[in-house]
Amino acid sequence: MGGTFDPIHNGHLVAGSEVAQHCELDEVYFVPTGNPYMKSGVSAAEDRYLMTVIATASNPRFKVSRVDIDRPGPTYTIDTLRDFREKLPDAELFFITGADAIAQILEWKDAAEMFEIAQFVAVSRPGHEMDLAKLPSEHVSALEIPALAISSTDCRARVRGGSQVWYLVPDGVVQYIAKNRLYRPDEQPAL
Ligand SMILES: Nc1ncnc2c1ncn2[C@@H]1O[C@H](COP(=O)(O)OP(=O)(O)OP(=O)(O)O)[C@@H](O)[C@H]1O
Ligand SMILES: O=C(O)c1ccc[n+]([C@@H]2O[C@H](COP(=O)([O-])O)[C@@H](O)[C@H]2O)c1
Repeated sequence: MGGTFDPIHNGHLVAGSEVAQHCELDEVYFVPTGNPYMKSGVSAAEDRYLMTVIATASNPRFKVSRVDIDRPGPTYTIDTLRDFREKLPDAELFFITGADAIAQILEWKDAAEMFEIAQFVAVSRPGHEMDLAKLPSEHVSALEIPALAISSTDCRARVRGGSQVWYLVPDGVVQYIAKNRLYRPDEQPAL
């Protein structure tokens, strides 16, 4: 599952867990973006990576990959998939997205080749229609998951406004955000 994870929240974790169960996956790799070229003002990659490690630590099936963070230049999923294909040549690969992300997928770089490397699983997300009509049905499937109306944008806004994010993100991520003073433009980052 690729994402900017700024911060990772329980919607991401439920998506990974539900797809793992439904598709009988051995492992779910969370892959934080290095340079998400469609987003601006994103937090440092190492902070997003560390929050992802903290959030996934307790689940033995969950792993975190640095491939997108360690690759220079804009992050394209085609490169993520090529890297995974090279590292795991015999694995059946699935790429997990939300209903909002799948709606844009035909605009992603080398979309046709992406479909040849991995099966795409689009999970439901509150506030977003699942529309797969234009996508190749043999490569893309939809999965209804328990609705969690959580977004990283809302988590950041809450922290900025002094509201709590307990139970929207894992406890360790709440603590990481506070300790490192993330999402508070008026505060200096910790040394
Ligand atoms: N609550 C959710 N339910 C289902 N899927 C989700 C949810 N939140 C995010 N996703 C999916 O997880 C992937 C990574 O999302 P991302 O890291 O951009 O989080 P986000 O909450 O959408 O962030 P932002 O609000 O900053 O845009 C995307 O495919 C997105 O559709
Ligand atoms: O490959 C692309 O062109 C592309 C364009 C936009 C998003 N993506 C991927 O989609 C995933 C979710 O991205 P985002 O920006 O919604 O956090 C993440 O793995 C991104 O690298 C990929």
